[in-house]
Amino acid sequence: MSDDTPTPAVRLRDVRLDRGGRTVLDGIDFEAPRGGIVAVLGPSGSGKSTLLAALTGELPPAAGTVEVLGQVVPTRQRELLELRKHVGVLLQGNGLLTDLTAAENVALPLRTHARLPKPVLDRLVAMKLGAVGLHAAANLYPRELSGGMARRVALARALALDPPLMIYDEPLTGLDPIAAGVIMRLIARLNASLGMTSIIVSHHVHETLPISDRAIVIANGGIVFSGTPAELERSEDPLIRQFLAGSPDGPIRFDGALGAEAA
Ligand SMILES: Nc1ncnc2c1ncn2[C@@H]1O[C@H](COP(=O)(O)OP(=O)(O)OP(=O)(O)O)[C@@H](O)[C@H]1O
Repeated sequence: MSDDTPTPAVRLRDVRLDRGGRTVLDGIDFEAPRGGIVAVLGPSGSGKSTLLAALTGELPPAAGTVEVLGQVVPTRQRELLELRKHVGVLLQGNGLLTDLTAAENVALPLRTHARLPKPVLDRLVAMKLGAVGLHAAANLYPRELSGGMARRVALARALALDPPLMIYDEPLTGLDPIAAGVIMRLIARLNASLGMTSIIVSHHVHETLPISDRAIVIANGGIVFSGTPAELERSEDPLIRQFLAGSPDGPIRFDGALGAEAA
């Protein structure tokens, strides 16, 4: 590889991930090139959150290597915390602290990781809230925000340390279609304007694909598709067709909680 070829933001090589003594994913090879948006799609229980846990270092791989921002994800807590400063994560459910205002929530990572004079901190927080269009909501508490606004505050907080990599875990859960559209456009705009790489874990296929450069589909313990959104839409693989149609019948086994009850 020549020196001017940037390492991918994320690279998994022949990764196996186990949970609760069971292999959830195996033989995972995956790269997220820098600057792009990658959709990680798959039916419920397929292992999307498990893959995400490997990227954040919460779940070390049982086999293979997981690299994030050119570095093997460390297992030692100190090194892991250092890497996590560079990875913004928007969690399902936002994770906002209810007794803090929007601005105080956004300030949290800055207070934890950087010692900044108050005027600088205030200015950075205002910039982050401005980036998600919520400058005017700085002094509101989470209970005073709509679902879409709360998600945007959580996004501003995830962006606080200017991470080169953003991971979104089901960013549309619980949002109405209008708020969902706002969030997706925001993710695309932020990715382009801040020059980040974004990984969006979602089962909202039709909302996620339009802003994605690449997509992978996880099912039956592995990656069953990797390519562009256009290639995904054109795929004639019965498994992909079943997934895109959201049909319970077909080659995708629902062997998680659903399968156990249905059997
Ligand atoms: N902590 C855990 N211990 C044991 N098994 C787990 C654990 N977490 C997840 N699993 C199992 O791993 C499999 C994949 O779960 P995972 O949450 O990664 O799927 P998912 O694709 O994110 O699903 P969803 O879209 O419903 O969030 C499931 O069968 C689940 O029961």
